[in-house]
Amino acid sequence: MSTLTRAPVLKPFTLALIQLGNIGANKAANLTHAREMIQKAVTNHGSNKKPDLVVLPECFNSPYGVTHFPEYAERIGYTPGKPYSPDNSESESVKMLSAAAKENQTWLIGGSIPERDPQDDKLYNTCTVYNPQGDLVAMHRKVHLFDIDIPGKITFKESETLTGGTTLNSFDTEFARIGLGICYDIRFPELAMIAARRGCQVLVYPGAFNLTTGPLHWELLQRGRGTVLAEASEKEEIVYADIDPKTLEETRSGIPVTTQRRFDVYGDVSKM
Ligand SMILES: NC(=O)CC(=O)C(=O)O
Repeated sequence: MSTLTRAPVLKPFTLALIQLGNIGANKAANLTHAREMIQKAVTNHGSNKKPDLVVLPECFNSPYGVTHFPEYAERIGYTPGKPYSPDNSESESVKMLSAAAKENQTWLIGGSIPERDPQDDKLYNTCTVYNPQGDLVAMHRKVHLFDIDIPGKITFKESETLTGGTTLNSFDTEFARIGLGICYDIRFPELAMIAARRGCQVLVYPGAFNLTTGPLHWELLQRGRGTVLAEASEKEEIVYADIDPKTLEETRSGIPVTTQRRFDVYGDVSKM
């Protein structure tokens, strides 16, 4: 993770999660639609507060399939801590996301896109994050690739064209430290445990779960970490949630597993 300074104090904030309908073959149309949905999330929030953070889903600019990744991949070329200008980026998706964050004055987790590393040409499933000024402030490459083979049901091997990321990533806002993962990453508790021990109060996993292995666990995986406050239907939809720090404080003091771990018995995965 890039940020190992003291985490910001968790403050109340409003989250908007965008679920998109079918992603088509036309990348420009996918980008235009995603931008419209970001604007909609920020302006049509009904009785909720204007969202502080908007999140797009996994693979929002490309059909989700190993044969599509090489064709849709974009060079981002972002290195944490080095100067980076989204306006001059080679990536049309980065340019759009940066502009959308800026014009809507919101933090934006830009789901994920297929990315081509400019140095070694490898492909990744990559999430980029923007502050309300449109700066790209963090990036996460899906660490756990979705490779699965259940005979007669589903065979899918992201690793046929993608490489797994090798870093754990988070970023600080004025209301929270937020850890990042992408879809299948949520099934690996180590990533979440490490993020929590490094001060993240919030974890965000843009996802595009498949309908064979997904439904049994997507809600359960969320519930394992807290109450489910809002849930989308299977259609295109924006869901909102007001996050209250009191819930986190009360839960952590009521069930004090955070301070009762026995690292003398089983070691601390975040220090390995
Ligand atoms: N799409 C994924 O990365 C994961 C998934 O569909 C699942 O875990 O189920």
